[in-house]
Amino acid sequence: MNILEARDVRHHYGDSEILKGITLSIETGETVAVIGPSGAGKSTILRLLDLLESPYSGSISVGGELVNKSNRLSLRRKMSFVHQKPLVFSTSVFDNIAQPLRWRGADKQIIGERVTEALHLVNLDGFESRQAKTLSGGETQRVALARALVTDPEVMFLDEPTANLDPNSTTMVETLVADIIHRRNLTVVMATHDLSQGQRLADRIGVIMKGRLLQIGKSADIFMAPVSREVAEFIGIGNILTGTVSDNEDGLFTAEIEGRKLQGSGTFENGTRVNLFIRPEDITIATMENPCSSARNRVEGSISHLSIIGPLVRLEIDSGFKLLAVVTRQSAEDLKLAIGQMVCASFKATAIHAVKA
Ligand SMILES: Nc1ncnc2c1ncn2[C@@H]1O[C@H](COP(=O)(O)OP(=O)(O)OP(=O)(O)O)[C@@H](O)[C@H]1O
Repeated sequence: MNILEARDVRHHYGDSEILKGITLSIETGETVAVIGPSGAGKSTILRLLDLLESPYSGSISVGGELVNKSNRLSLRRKMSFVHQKPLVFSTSVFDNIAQPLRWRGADKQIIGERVTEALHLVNLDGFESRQAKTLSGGETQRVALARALVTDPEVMFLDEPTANLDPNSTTMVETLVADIIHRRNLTVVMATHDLSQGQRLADRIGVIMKGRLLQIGKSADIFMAPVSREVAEFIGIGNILTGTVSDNEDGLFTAEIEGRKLQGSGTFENGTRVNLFIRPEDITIATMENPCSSARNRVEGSISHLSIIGPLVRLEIDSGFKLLAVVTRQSAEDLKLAIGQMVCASFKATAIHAVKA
């Protein structure tokens, strides 16, 4: 069942249209990450789904109920929001976490039990009497999480939950979030500009750019088959080539790029301009002395750039167009790769994902 549904949601601030018709359904128990560059509208869609603001047009439903003025407050109580820069009050950790329950008029004993339970969930047992303002960034984020969880929400929104944290605190908060999602069977909607965080935590990823939801799906779908050049560029696909389809046979198309022919799986009408996306890790490199692999696509060119990235070496090959490939450092040494050297880059037809340009 869909716990949240947005239909053709549009939103303005002043004269600027920030969201341009977002339609989105989120199932109960699902974790969805909204990714996109800064200013794309990620926080805005979260605030609208959390009913903190009303859309300029379009509709939002929660648990199948269309949101209106009279049910807004009761529906909001099913949800909680963790802000990008969590605000803590100048009181104890206990009081900070207890606040949403006090606003709801909960009795003292329940508040005590719930706060203890929430602190345990975020591994801050015993922190009740600490002054919230004296906590580290990671601890503050965990207090914000505990405050969001203390009301036992059905849906939790996380806006860039680790944006201001160091790598260790980021890992710790991510591990906690994953554990909480699992234990509480929560529905989570998070905004992040960190693609890999989306991959680590979410069941589905939605890519939002300039106020439009360009693609939503499992992370493998987004990463292996971006729907457009914009999405491919944002997720950093590595190789984006543009060519013209000149032939189709047995489910394979041939596209011509700078006088070279590449074959990919799929069918396009002859003459169609296509964008071809090829991941650098799907390309195999051989030196000219060795036989190039039997893969369908073989491109010869000279190495124009070499850079070491951790255990890998990234090569730029100039073959009339630029092709990026990666090999292990060991392979780069074994093949004695050097700038100016001619190599053969090969890749399968299935390594090309093509969309109309
Ligand atoms: N209250 C507001 N008044 C005016 N403009 C706003 C307001 N809130 C957001 N905006 C503008 O709306 C656009 C989208 O903002 P939003 O915060 O949703 O983007 P975002 O994708 O979350 O960005 P970031 O990753 O930088 O947080 C931005 O241009 C922002 O300046």
